Amino acid sequence: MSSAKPSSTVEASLTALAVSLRGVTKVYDTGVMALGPLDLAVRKGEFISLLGPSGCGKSTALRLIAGLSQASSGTVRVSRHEGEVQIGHIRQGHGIGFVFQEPTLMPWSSVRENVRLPLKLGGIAKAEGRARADAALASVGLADFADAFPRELSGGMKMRVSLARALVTDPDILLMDEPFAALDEITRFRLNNDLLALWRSLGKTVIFVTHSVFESVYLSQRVVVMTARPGRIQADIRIETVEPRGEEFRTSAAYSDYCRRVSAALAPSYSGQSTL
Ligand SMILES: Nc1ncnc2c1ncn2[C@@H]1O[C@H](COP(=O)(O)OP(=O)(O)OP(=O)(O)O)[C@@H](O)[C@H]1O
Repeated sequence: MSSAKPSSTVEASLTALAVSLRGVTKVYDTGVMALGPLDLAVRKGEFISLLGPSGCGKSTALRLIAGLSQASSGTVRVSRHEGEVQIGHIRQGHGIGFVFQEPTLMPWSSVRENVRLPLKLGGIAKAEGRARADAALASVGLADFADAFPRELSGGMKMRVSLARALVTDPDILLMDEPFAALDEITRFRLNNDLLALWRSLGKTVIFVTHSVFESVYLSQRVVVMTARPGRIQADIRIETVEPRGEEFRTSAAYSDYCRRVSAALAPSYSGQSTL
């Protein structure tokens, strides 16, 4: 397996698998079967969304990929700097950035120190850590807020800090669990655009969990629709359009058509569920 880092361009890095799940199931100690069997392959540099009803196992799938939880059966393989590894045989989280729905910032620390935390935990010297934290903050448009404290930031800015903290270790794979769900629509649209620009420039693999059909179609190259629990793949829909995407795509007939297709694929996952 090559240990070469993906090139900075998205196209050049679509050569091999970043993540592969085969026959993966997850049964929690409570007896709840959350997932599977699930088969999913994500190419290096790809941006995919996982879409499905509440409780279908989307977060569970991300946690398995991150190595934060073990599959009950099947294999989870992740390709990183050092080559392909099977989850369970690696240090947790290595080579992976995770962005949660809540920004989970330390209120007593500055923005810079919040972003530096993963490097500090990894034993990176303070001066280097600060420089890398500042670079990550600049990449999300927060260069001027390094010395601010979380209480001084809006919800959207806090989420940018959370994104910078996930990027500061230069992970190959970015896992995002409904990161923009709590934000107002305009802020969400802005962050969608900024995330796409970052993805294009950094060439990372992104697996993005959302409940929003509109968001999934706008952002992703593939929308993977999951069934109700235990989550399996219901549909895998490729979104093809002129890149880079922007407001023109969001208001286009092609975008509406894709949203209709994805909604139709999602509908069976909700059958039998209360809509209240
Ligand atoms: N640690 C746990 N222990 C027991 N059950 C769990 C645990 N984590 C999740 N579950 C259950 O597994 C199922 C899948 O949960 P998960 O959070 O993965 O779904 P989800 O699709 O991400 O949901 P949502 O969209 O509401 O965030 C749910 O029924 C949930 O209650």
